Amino acid sequence: MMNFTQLVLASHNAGKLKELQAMLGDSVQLRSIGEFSTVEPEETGLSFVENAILKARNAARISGLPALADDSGLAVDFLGGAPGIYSARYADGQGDEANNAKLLDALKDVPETERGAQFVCVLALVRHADDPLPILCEGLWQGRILTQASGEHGFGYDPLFWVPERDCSSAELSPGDKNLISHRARAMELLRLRLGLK
Ligand SMILES: O=P(O)(O)OP(=O)(O)OP(=O)(O)OC[C@H]1O[C@@H](n2cnc3c(O)ncnc32)[C@H](O)[C@@H]1O
Ligand SMILES: [Mg+2]
Repeated sequence: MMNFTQLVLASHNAGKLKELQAMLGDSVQLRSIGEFSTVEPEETGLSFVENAILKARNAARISGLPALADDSGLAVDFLGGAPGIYSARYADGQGDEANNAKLLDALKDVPETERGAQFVCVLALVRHADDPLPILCEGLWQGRILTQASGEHGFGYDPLFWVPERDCSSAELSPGDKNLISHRARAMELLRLRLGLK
């Protein structure tokens, strides 16, 4: 078992920080990499795993603290898994709203039965920048892409992601409810087990 009271979160995404800190509770203090640097590393990996490790190593190097990274995204069946690892940059870096508009357009006229999608989350934890044995945990969340945005909570593609078990979009879930069932919650559950956290 490893003991961490402080971790740096290798993410510039405020939505992730909020969700992950809420899931971890008081046992671990997550510090944002934004406290140490405003420069975002280039995500050059070809997989969620590679990008998560790359971000974690970079944050550990900059902060001198053990680092947790989250690489996540939305894989849409009809698009062969796109935008996938490119989810944040789907509309060439123009942000969440542009990403959502581009996705709706790509699925224009696609019937409900072919609009299946998964949110994917990989968490990587490194004890230090050159850690030869990163801890990796993944979580998937199955849903469908709606034909229009709905809901105000969350971030990213949440307004377009229909959650079958709750019959609403993931942006219509309260933050607490999303944190019980999301891809990130599933990955975090595995990480807690690995770390021996209650
Ligand atoms: O790399 P960092 O700094 O952590 O922040 P980022 O936003 O660039 O994060 P990613 O590279 O992992 O890209 C993930 C994208 O996938 C989407 N995404 C991931 N998890 C999501 C969630 O829980 N709800 C909605 N969209 C999500 C969202 O658009 C994110 O920007
Ligand atoms: Mg990113």
